[in-house]
Amino acid sequence: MYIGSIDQGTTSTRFIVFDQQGQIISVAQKEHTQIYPQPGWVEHNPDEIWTNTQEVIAEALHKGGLTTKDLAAVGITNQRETTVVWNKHTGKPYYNALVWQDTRTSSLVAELAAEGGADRFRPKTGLPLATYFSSLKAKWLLKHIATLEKDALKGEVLFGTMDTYVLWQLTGGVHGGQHITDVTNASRTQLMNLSTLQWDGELLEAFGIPRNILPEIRSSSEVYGTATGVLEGVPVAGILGDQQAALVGQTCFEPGEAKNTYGTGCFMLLNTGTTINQSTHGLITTVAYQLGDKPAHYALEGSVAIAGALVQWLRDNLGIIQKSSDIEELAATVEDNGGCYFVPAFSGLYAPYWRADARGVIAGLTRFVNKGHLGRAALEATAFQTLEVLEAMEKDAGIRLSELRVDGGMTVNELLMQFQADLLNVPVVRPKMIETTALGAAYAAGLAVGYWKDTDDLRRNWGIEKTWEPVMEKSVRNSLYRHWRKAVRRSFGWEE
Ligand SMILES: Nc1ncnc2c1ncn2[C@@H]1O[C@H](COP(=O)(O)OP(=O)(O)O)[C@@H](O)[C@H]1O
Ligand SMILES: O=P(O)(O)OC[C@H](O)CO
Repeated sequence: MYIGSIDQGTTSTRFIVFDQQGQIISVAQKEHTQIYPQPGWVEHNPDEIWTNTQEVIAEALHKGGLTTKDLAAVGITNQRETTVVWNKHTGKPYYNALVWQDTRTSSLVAELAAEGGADRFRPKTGLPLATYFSSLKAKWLLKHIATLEKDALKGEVLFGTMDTYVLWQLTGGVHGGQHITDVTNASRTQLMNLSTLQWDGELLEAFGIPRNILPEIRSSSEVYGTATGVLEGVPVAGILGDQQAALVGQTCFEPGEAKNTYGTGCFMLLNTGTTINQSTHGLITTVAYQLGDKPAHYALEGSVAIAGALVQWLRDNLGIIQKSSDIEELAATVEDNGGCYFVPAFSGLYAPYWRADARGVIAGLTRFVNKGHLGRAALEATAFQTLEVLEAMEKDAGIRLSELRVDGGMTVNELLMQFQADLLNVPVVRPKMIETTALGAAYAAGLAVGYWKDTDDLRRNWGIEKTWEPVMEKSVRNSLYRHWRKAVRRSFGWEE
């Protein structure tokens, strides 16, 4: 028997089948359309995502010569915060999903911050006011979509992050689909109280969200229901937001263990155990996981909005590379960044700045700079942002990381990994399995049905594939970082 994992990411949706050693048996993946109706707006079509989800499941099963009978359980992991509202009776979304990177709620952020400060909801939620989280996306939808508020009053509307939407569809949709989310995804809505792990009346009132549209909050590892359709009869037994799933997939179960995932964005999470550690250095506090009836673990998180997305931008918007992997060859045509720094504040800047008014900047341009330098600056941007997050994390948690565990699509890039080790001045460690996000959700599902016994069982599956040691001279590192910070300051205050 195996465990299936649905990974509904920002760029694509994958279905991966794992065995007991955490090895991949079969995989299928499909990208979905990124919809940009206006500057700063980012949407996904929920119908397209659900169609892709069914297709990748069918394809992976077919490729692996498997049937649903070979799966002991299935887990779901997902891009977090992305918000969809749909009609309970027709199953139709009222509007496209508002993606986490979408900045259309920036005026709502400013309004609420003017009333009580940007950190007014931090004590309860661990989150600053920002366009990033689901609360304001739901508020925007309720205000702008005709009939939504009226239908909500009639009890016809369901709200969900992508885990909830996929689970509802998978467990029958209009024919009795389960309306459930897990504690990790709920902690990104800014509507859940981190201590009680329940929706919070005061928060719902502040954001104007009717309670009856919200899903039930459950642990990350338990049987939520039985799948229908392409996964007919398989128990759905794990849900984790994708960054939390990567933490679990990397088996960071002890307080003080951390991982950094380089995907569309880049997200570092540090397990802080059962303690809610409020950041004073620009990080956020989030639920790491809750395994069945065990107490929830929390994490400090450094969220970076644009990492691999900048590589996609060079590919799709500038056309200077054909595919994402070409960036390494392009960056290797030059020895260094040639004085060029690229601050990809496309959605403002997240951690540690939380500046909704920032916009992208390319600094240090001279006639010397060519497309190789630009490619290099784009890669380096991810490493600089990671350094800023790591510094904040070490200050908040009062620790020094002795190495950084990494995963995600960008970690195949050797040039980036070496530069990252150089800049952090700590070794960067890539495990054998870099599909840790899907693996984490499989672990959550497998634990719930007894496929794996406990977290020690999972730890045995983790192993190092490669380590990059820092070799850069301190003076070079300091100069690079100084220039990066100068470039960051130039991105501030662009949006009025
Ligand atoms: N060789 C590479 N070098 C740098 N970035 C890459 C490379 N290959 C893929 N990427 C980037 O990695 C991201 C995809 O990683 P993935 O972990 O699949 O992301 P997600 O889970 O967010 O969909 C894309 O943004 C892509 O541009
Ligand atoms: O799709 P990813 O892997 O970039 O992850 C997106 C995050 O969950 C957003 O918070």
